[in-house]
Amino acid sequence: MNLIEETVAAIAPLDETAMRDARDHQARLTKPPGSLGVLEELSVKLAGLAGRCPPPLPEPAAVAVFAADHGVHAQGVTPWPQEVTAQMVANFLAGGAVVNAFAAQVGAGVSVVDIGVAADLEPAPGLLPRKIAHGTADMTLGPAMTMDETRRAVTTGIEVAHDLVAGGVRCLITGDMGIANTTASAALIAAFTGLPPERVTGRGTGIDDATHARKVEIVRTALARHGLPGEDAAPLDVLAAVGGLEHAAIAGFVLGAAVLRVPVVLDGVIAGAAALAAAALCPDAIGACVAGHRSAEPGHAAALAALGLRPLVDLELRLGEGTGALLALPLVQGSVRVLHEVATFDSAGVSGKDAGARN
Ligand SMILES: O=C(O)c1ccc[n+]([C@@H]2O[C@H](COP(=O)([O-])O)[C@@H](O)[C@H]2O)c1
Ligand SMILES: Cc1cc2nc[nH]c2cc1C
Repeated sequence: MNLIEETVAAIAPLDETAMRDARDHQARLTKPPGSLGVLEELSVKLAGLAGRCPPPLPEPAAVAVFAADHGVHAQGVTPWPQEVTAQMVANFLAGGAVVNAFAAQVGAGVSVVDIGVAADLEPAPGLLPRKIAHGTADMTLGPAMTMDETRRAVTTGIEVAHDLVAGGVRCLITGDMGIANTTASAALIAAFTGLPPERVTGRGTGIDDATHARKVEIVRTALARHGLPGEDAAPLDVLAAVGGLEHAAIAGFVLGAAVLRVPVVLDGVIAGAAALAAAALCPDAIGACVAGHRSAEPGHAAALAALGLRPLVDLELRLGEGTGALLALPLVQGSVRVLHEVATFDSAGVSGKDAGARN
């Protein structure tokens, strides 16, 4: 067995006992029951992931920004030149991007993974050189990746998760950079959910109506070429056909988080598409996933609905890089800190809800 199959086989469901303990504990804390809304179930999920209540605080946190280029760029699906992927990687490494500002704001580390940037990149502190290929092939003409490339990218994502956790990280955050990757995301989401291309294809970095209409047709053409959605299409075959190297790596990153029982906060539509692939490989992997935010891309809401995940933040962001997930990090950490630090009615001597009722 290799790392992908070993990882999938080792991922266990959420621990029901720890979840029950967390629900019971939430009910004893000095607040009206349910008053922390969505954050209560989030803390319960993280207890189930850790297998104990309270679960460890999800800190320190680190975002891994998986960067790659896309052959489908040649079809005119984005107004940005392909070299912006490498240029933005340099910007991340220099500390000048929004991901750097938001990571600093919430105290998260930033690692940039070259999983498939078209240009050759100079070594730099913070850059993990893991290039599998110089971008993908054009999915409208053939498979975007070979099966070997796909498997190596997924494996690399698992390994990056292991390396970060071995270095002490206790909350993983997905990030991505790849001009044209919203086209691959739309194709993956259509393939995994069965929704039509016009429902899941958005405007990415910003395109006019004519370009959007062409983008929808490009997604439709690619799906038809590869016989997707297909009832017995294996998840890795779907990734190879219409995915990107960063999608494959992020799918592996999610599997790695799940096997290590560490939460992974998902960013936008690219992470949503990748998480669908991870869930198709191993449904229990969703147990490690927290939807950081909902991006403005229509496919993202569709992906989150299919995954059964509720986004924590909804600010019409459509940047990627990990930015939306980083903004959600304090919510994730706060939900767990409540289980550690908030007094119970008993310990604080606060009267319970019906203690003063006459009958
Ligand atoms: O995170 C999102 O939901 C998101 C939505 C729109 C665009 N992006 C980012 O924009 C780039 C892809 O956009 P495009 O239009 O070139 O496909 C890529 O670098 C993504 O990180 C990201
Ligand atoms: C400038 C720029 C920054 C980005 N960050 C993530 N995707 C991006 C796309 C562009 C074009």
